[in-house]
Amino acid sequence: MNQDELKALVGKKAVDWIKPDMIVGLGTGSTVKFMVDELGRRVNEEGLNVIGVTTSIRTKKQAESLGITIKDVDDVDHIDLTIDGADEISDDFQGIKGGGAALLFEKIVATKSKKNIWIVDESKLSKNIGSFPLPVEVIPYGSGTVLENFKQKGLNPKFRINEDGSLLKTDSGNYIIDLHLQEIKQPHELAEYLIHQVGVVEHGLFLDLVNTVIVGTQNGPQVLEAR
Ligand SMILES: O=C[C@H](O)[C@H](O)[C@H](O)COP(=O)(O)O
Repeated sequence: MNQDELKALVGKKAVDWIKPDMIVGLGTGSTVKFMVDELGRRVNEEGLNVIGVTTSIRTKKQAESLGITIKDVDDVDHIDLTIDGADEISDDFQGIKGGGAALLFEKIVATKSKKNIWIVDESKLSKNIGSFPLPVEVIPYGSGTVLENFKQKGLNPKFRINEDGSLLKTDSGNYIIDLHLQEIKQPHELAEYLIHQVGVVEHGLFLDLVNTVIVGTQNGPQVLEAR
């Protein structure tokens, strides 16, 4: 199976965790896209009744086009379960997210959820996180100064750009600075530093949020539970 087929496998499998009448957080990305397609199928063909809370404009458009009922995160008093992708996951289930620039809404939805599940192909697992560049969402005003401060601290920052060379903007109109670190040995310390920098809106370290990961492997979907 190629990477897309592994993503499709876990995307489809993850819908088994969604029970009738749940309020479900719908993540963002190429793996989640398969999950939302399957959820749409079950809603339409099996009459599964759910409310979705989306984490990006992309996912909202897809879910609505499939007839899934969507509510704003502020219009629900809880979220039962969120299913999302991830860019890298360590042995102890700490993650990097935001490769698709949706980290801010994703973290808002994840922290409101009673349970979070990540769906990934096996290439996303590593002993320690950090080989995937860590996204940091910053407001445009003063973002050059934030980048300079990160440089001084040795964090190897780079603005994320579009194919045409312009700065990428998130759904909230912010920029992304990616930190090319190779390895993050102390994610909690780094998270604490980043969130306190003026101009930083959010970062892609998702720590202590997930205890179930569904991994697409050549032998089928494998469910990992935190010990
Ligand atoms: O900003 C995007 C999200 O954090 C995605 O969930 C993450 O990048 C994984 O995406 P994909 O399933 O496309 O690899």
